[in-house]
Amino acid sequence: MPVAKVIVDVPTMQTNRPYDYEIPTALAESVQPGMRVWVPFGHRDVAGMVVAIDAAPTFTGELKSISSVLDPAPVLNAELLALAHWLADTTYAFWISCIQTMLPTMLKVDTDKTVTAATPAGEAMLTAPEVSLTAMTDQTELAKLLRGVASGDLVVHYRRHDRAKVKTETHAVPLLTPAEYSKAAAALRANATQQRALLQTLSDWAAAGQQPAIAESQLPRAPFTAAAKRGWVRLEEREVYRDPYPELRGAKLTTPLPLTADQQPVVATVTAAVAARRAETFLLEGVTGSGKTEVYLQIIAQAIAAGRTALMLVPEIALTPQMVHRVTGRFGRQVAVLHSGLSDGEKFDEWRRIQRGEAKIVVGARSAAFAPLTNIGVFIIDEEHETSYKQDDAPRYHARDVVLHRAATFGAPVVLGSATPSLESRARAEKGVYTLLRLPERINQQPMPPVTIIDMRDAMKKSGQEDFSQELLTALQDRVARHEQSVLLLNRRGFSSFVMCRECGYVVQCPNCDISLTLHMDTHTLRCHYCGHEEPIPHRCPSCGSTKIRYYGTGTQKVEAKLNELLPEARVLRMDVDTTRKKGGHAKLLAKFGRHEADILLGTQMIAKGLDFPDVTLVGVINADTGLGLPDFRASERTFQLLTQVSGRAGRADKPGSVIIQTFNPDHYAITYAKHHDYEGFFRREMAIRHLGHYPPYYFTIKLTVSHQSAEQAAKAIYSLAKTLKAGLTPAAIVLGPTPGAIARLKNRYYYQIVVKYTREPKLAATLTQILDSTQQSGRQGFQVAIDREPQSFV
Ligand SMILES: Nc1ncnc2c1ncn2[C@@H]1O[C@H](COP(=O)(O)OP(=O)(O)OP(=O)(O)O)[C@@H](O)[C@H]1O
Ligand SMILES: [Zn+2]
Ligand SMILES: [Zn+2]
Repeated sequence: MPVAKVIVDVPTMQTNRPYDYEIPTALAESVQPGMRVWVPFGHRDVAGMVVAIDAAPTFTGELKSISSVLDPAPVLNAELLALAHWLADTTYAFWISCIQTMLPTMLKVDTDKTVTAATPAGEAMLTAPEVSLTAMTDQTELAKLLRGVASGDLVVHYRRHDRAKVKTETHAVPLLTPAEYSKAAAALRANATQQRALLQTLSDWAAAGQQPAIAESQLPRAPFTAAAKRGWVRLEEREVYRDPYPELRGAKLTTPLPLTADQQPVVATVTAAVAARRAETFLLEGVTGSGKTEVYLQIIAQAIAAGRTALMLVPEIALTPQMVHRVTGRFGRQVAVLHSGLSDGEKFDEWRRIQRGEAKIVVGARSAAFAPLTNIGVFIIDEEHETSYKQDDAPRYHARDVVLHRAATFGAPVVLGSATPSLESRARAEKGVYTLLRLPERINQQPMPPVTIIDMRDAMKKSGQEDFSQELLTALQDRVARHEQSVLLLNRRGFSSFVMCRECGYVVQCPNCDISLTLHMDTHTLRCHYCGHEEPIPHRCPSCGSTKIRYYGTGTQKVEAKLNELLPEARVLRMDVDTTRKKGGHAKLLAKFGRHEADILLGTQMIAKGLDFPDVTLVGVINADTGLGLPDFRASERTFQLLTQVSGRAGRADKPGSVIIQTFNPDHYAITYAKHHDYEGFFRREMAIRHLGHYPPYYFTIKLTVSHQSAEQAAKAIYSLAKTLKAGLTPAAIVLGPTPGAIARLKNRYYYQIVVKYTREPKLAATLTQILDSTQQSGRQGFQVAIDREPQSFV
């Protein structure tokens, strides 16, 4: 007797495996792996995913039977089912959580809990025969109902609630011939003008073989309903897709540009790997403005021409509308776009267009790595160094790893592109694991824009201004006068989270870890998140003795106001979380800037990458340092990347550009290498530092976090966990901590963490699984354990 192996939607460690279910005879033909089902589990019904059909059960007890099937066809194919399993194993996440991450939100099944009366006392408690517990917002009312359940006067029911909603339109299908329509019209009463008009329309449609949507016919719906009753027309509900970019419909497609001598071999090399079905990973290191995007587009075009599909990831795409437009502008409706800015309905429809093979190219943010494309010929990850490719919550996956895994399955090359590759990727290229391809020059032989570093320690004294040096102000004024545009970056990374001396640029560091200490305002202390070292906030700078040591930061609004005061003639566009909250707000601001309706685009990190505006000739960085002070070994890398990316916005077309960077640390290597646009130099210097500090890419890292409502319980648990962990590791592994989490208390839970640095640990995976298993037992006592491989943030 064949059985279905089902992963149930109960995310706990004990249930993190397939359960055997009998397939009812009536459903024997229809149940397939990759379908969502509704199954009895414990005392209720839950949703689940069929991961396999086996010939016989492994479970020896009495089998329960599948209650119903939720999908007419599998929503996950074999490749994606296997991917979910792999993902669960490598991220230490629940299988069901991985499956859900891969599906659009609309395919999530909710359970509605309702109650009905079991006794007359129960009846008295209810306002209707069946009352929803799930939808109950009134806390006292809910408490009353729960008491009724406890006393046995009310019974709980679990009902499924599938969110998947397909949008439809009503189409009119003419059923008669034009001759028959004239006959029907002749038989009408003389005053039936509306019906006569409708018959004429139907007759025209019949003659032209059209079955249009009623909504598009501009006619009222009522006469159609009447006509359908008389057998003149059939009304048919047809599925339509919600189109997230209607404005792109019908636009003329762009044509490929003739490739430059640098671009041509890059396209040829990758295309050869596509043709050979070779899962080779290429690192495309191309300076800003070197034409990487055109390279991607032409590689994709060749993969499509060869009958295959293409998957392209971009960082938080909602933030890079220019990129979406460049891809959809070249390939039109063959492209499906997936990102967090779309509504659930739009996402669902784009996902279905991919699944049905109607969209052959996918552009999307992180989770698009799971797009249900088949026959993928090439994978592209743009700005591969971006941290948004790593998911912070379970499953804690990196989109790059997912892509590399899928590429191996499909036998397809991967292109990782960036002007500032992550150290990890660049180091792999060094070792020959990845193939390095380079675009060392800008298009049209434009030079990289010259960068001037302004030492704010002096500038502040001179101008008495903390945000603007005289040089930057003059340069801005100059652009306004010349009708050229400027981009101004206000670095918000690490905003106010560390202490810096405004006299000498000194940042308080941990005596043990060479990492800046983090400011904790609740306890008025500075703390090291690696080793736990703690000290009071200094009143005097330990380096120069100045009293101007304080936490550091500045807000976009404040800078905007200052700018309006100092340069009243300049039109300023502010771009930050506040001004881009509305859907499409980001794209609108950029379009405005593109139309020259502003002289200065002032913004946070979101303006640093991807923008390609020909009239931008000045880039200013107000505060280069904030990110440098962060207690993170990647602080220098991130700062270098940000400065290089933002500098790259200047002088991309025929007008030469220049860059002004204000800093309190003019001699810091992250700043000096950025000044010289010297990625390779930075890479070598930073690698040496990582080597000394035993940090990635020389070491792997993993972070374990324990939380509990009681600080004492959480602390106890982390120490016992540390013991288990150390027992499973070789002496070569470096265990940092336990230490309190960066935000030691969050939503009334206390967090403690351990970071492990290691190179080769054969027993690590087994030890971690054991830790997860054992904490699951204590799960009832309110513990939560999170395992994060290669965390992007240590705070
Ligand atoms: N072969 C080509 N011929 C002419 N112009 C080109 C060519 N390739 C690219 N360009 C143009 O050069 C400009 C810069 O290219 P693109 O934006 O692709 O660079 P990029 O390397 O992706 O830059 P960044 O990393 O800074 O985003 C664009 O305006 C693009 O249209
Ligand atoms: Zn420390
Ligand atoms: Zn000082």
